[in-house]
Amino acid sequence: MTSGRAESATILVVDDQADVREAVSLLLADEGYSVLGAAAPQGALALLQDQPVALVLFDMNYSRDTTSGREGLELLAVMRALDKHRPLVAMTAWGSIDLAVQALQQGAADFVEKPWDNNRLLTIIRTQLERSAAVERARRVGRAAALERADKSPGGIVAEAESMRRLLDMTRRVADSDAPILITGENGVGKGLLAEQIHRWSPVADEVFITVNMGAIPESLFEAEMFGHAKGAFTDAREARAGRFELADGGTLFLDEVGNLPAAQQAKLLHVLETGEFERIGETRTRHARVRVIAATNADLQAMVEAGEFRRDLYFRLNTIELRIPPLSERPADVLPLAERFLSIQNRKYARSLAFSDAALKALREHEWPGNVRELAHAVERAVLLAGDQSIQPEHLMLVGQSPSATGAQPIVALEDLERQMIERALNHFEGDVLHTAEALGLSRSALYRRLEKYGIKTA
Ligand SMILES: Nc1ncnc2c1ncn2[C@@H]1O[C@H](COP(=O)(O)OP(=O)(O)OP(=O)(O)O)[C@@H](O)[C@H]1O
Repeated sequence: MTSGRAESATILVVDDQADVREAVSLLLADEGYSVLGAAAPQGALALLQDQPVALVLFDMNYSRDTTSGREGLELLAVMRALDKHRPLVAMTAWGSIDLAVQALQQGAADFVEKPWDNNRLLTIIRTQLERSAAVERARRVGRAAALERADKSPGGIVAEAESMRRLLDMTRRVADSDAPILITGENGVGKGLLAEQIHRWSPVADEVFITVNMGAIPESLFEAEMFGHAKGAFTDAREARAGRFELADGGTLFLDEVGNLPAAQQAKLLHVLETGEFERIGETRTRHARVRVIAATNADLQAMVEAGEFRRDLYFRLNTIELRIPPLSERPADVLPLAERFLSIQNRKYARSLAFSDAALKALREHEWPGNVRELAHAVERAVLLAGDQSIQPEHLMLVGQSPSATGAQPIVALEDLERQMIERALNHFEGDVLHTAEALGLSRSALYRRLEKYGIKTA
């Protein structure tokens, strides 16, 4: 079984004909779904208000003397108002394709014609449940991340430097349009954070924010990942799956590391950005998605275009608006406010109340930050773990290339000792929980185990 197939999902079947309700209920119950039935829109709406219904299959006509579908469309509108993310599948009389199109235009997820084909009906239901589960997962992740961020950084993005303030002003203005935005800047300057901020300031802030790391998708999986696939489209395709493009429908699609996209994929991406149209692998039906696109790169795309490595037309498509985040070394006014922000986050996380010593503040100011804000965030977290109960000293920050003067009068400690101490402290803090310790130290579990062995540290 795959995650999309919620075996016990509850499906509501709304049809005035008892034999239709019965036949569909039997079919769905056989597949392991829980089924509820309603003979009329009023009954359906009452059920929707007190049952956890995952999908609704509803007829378009309830008064037998009419084929207008008016009642079905009204029911559709109310169900959408109750929950715009729940998949609603219309049932239409055979040949009334206009009505089906109207239902789709007004928000139905799909339709089946009566008399229905059992396999087609089951495929539609499975696909829709899978899609809504994936969207719900993405929304949950987005919500959790937003909550975590709101908790961690009450003021959002730190922007004390004049250049960052101007950038945020500009961002707020352009977030309102649906023009594609390209964010450029070195690794760790905050491109991902800015992309999320654009989404939050955009008219689609309540919709999904889907990220695709273009550098992380193997070339052979690009299309499946982006556009989805039908069941059986290739060996591992045991279930139909929606791609990222489809999942982002109505919301924002964030294409991270877009400069890493190989040429063949650039052409496919351009096509879908231009038309909004795509096909899942193994399907002939063309699907449509409306997405707001934000791309990011640390590469010099213009130079890549000149060198023939990046398509000029795709570049122009992506960079209607370009936002460049300056490296941290160009905005020294941000360093200490960022450090204080990260310190208050880590103090809360590890239940400490540490402060930077004057020498540590000096070291922070003097460091060049080649790894930008991410390097700063990691340095502060490490320092909190290393500092014990004293205030934070320069050597706790473990800044690579730190000038000797910045370490003040503190004795120089061998890196290995620092590493061992840090691991011991983190293990203590997490009461021997290796997974949490590894996460906090930014190590994989196996990398942590290797170090435990190296230093002869025993876990409980
Ligand atoms: N101005 C800022 N205020 C607060 N936190 C920031 C700021 N800029 C970056 N950060 C934090 O620094 C870390 C790195 O930022 P982010 O991942 O957005 O960088 P990036 O440019 O997308 O990196 P990469 O190019 O490596 O993907 C994140 O934890 C982010 O929350």
